Amino acid sequence: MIVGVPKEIKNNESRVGMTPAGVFELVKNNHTVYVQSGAGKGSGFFNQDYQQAGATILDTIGQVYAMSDMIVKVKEPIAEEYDLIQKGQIIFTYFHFASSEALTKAMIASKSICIAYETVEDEEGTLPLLTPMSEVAGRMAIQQGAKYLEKPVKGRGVLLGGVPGVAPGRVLVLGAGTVGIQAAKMAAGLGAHVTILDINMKRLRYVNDVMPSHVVTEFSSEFNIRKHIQTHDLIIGGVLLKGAKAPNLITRDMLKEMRPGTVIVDVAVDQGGCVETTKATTHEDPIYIIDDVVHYCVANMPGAVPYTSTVALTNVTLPYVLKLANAGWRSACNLDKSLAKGLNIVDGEVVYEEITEAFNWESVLA
Ligand SMILES: NC(=O)C1=CN([C@@H]2O[C@H](COP(=O)(O)OP(=O)(O)OC[C@H]3O[C@@H](n4cnc5c(N)ncnc54)[C@H](O)[C@@H]3O)[C@@H](O)[C@H]2O)C=CC1
Ligand SMILES: CC(=O)C(=O)O
Ligand SMILES: [Mg+2]
Repeated sequence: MIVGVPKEIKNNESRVGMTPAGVFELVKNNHTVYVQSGAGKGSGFFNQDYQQAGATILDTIGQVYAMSDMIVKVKEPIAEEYDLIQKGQIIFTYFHFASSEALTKAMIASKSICIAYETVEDEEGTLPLLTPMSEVAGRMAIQQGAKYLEKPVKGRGVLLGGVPGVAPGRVLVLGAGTVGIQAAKMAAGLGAHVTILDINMKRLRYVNDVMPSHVVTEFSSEFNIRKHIQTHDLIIGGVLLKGAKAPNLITRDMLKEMRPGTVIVDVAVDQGGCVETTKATTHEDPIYIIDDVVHYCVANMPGAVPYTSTVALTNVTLPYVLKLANAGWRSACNLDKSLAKGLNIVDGEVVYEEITEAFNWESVLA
């Protein structure tokens, strides 16, 4: 198979879909790999590294799309890429369709095979291709939150760890999944008081077992959320309903109940966000303020730490890339049920129900 790796063109996205180590494995399996010139530079991988691993470097993104059977990337295609995608071409990347009707319609029109990293699901129900980036984003959420709590950027002026004689800051984490647990761990490490909410008691039991006593678990309910937003300095949105639009756990009216300078880091923005006032931002312009509440809603947080993120991502995607290249998408998905869960749009048809539900479209699924 011919596999193409374009350069990411989303704002400040410096990750790349494949490392030279990935190229080496594909070439060893008799595949051809085209890498766009400079695609890996932001992650510390240069054209020469890819060439030594066996790739051919192409000058333009147009050439990579035109010459490849499968495109392996990181973020969803953005508008400039829509027309480059070909009928029958496999696009293996994060899509987060439920948060963008425009992207969904464009991929339907392209008649390509869209396999979404974020819905590949193993037998235990976990999401192996989302997990490493959620680990990165969960940890980063506290770094970013701590920064935006500073007064010069309109935060409350609270130091998360406190100092002797002054109580530490308070962090409210919505969702005790991968993002939530990593965020809680980082915040606890800084000495902050942490409250973490989930509707899944198994997750709360686990957190309760492994976290120190200044991380407190509570069941997620509107009542508890309304209570806690009044007394917490930093709120992390880390909920997920697989493939679906995130639930709005914090509604617009609730912002008035928060203290001025409270910071919300809505990591769940890529699935539409769990805060009614969330709208996606970029690393270039990451925050906005509504009712004195600072909103940080960057949809590609791991893109800011590409040295860590590219390797973490490609560690988990490569086995699936190899399966797709070796067997073709139909056989690979027949043989591997986890990979089959990644199929979102196939030849113009949405095959993942939560996407049609997100837009109130009539389901095309049997
Ligand atoms: N902005 C960014 O750059 C990034 C965003 N993400 C996003 O972060 C979100 C979370 O991802 P993961 O932690 O991997 O998901 P996960 O599936 O590991 O955890 C989600 C948790 O939310 C809980 N949940 C569901 N409904 C809830 C409710 N009403 N109240 C409280 N908890 C609830 C679930 O029980 C689960 O424990 C996803 O939307 C993911 O795409 C992940 C990486 C990067
Ligand atoms: C998961 C995701 O959207 C990201 O890593 O950017
Ligand atoms: Mg994202």
